[in-house]
Amino acid sequence: MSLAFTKMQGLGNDFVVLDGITCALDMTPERVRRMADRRYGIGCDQVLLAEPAHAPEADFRYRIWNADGAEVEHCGNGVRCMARFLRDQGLSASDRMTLETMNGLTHVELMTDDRVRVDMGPPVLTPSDIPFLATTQRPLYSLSVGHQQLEVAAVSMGNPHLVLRVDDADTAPVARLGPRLEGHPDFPNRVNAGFLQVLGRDHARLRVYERGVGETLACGTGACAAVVAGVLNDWFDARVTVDLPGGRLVIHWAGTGEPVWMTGPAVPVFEGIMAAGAE
Ligand SMILES: N[C@@H](CCC[C@H](N)C(=O)O)C(=O)O
Repeated sequence: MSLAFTKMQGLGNDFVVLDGITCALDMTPERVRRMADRRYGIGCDQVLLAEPAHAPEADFRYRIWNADGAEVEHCGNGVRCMARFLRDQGLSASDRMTLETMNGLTHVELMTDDRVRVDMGPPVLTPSDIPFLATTQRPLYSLSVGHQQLEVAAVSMGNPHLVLRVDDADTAPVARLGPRLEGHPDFPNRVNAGFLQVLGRDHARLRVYERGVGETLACGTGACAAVVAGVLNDWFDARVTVDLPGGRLVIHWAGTGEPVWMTGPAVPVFEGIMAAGAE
């Protein structure tokens, strides 16, 4: 059976977006890997699927798979693209939606340009809930990686992140350390690893080695986690412009108990049909 899809991107973090509302779709890890493959498939960092909501407060359910085929909890750039997809496809007539992810509700507002503003909810900092193997919660933890001791922050935005402050994002050892951090045994569910350069109290640069993908051009939950880490460590004020290789996000976090706000673009690229047999 052939399969209609929309290719979208948020700051170059790219997605195959599927409508599982008008037609139920059965996703398997193998199917996701085929779609995500940049030579044999469509190519993307994540596959996103819209489904009918389970929770009465939600308008839609939104599911996410990394390119390696694993289903994950959240995707910041993806949630903006999903909201735009739902409106562009006529599945929602509203500029405001509540989307249900694997472990919570996300409130989204489509703005008058390509941008989308998202209430990402409060960050999770309790180590066991990230999950991260530390006994007490701290703004920075010492992590052994080979012969190195790294000072990292650990934050969940629904999905697990660590944040390592670096002097220069351009020369940060993302390719060398990224895979070792992603699979670090102190993060039992693996982790997304952010390399954060602080430019000032309201400005940062960030590169992210994403769990299940590798380095991407941008990571929305990674930018939220980096700003949370920076506020907790008094590197940042509440509102921070985060420059990622693929472009800019504005993140706002007023502190403990408050939600993290993320504003950035969501852009459709093309629509297509995956041929029968290929999907
Ligand atoms: N690109 C995303 C994050 C996608 C999921 C992540 N790789 C994970 O495994 O948690 C974003 O924009 O947040």
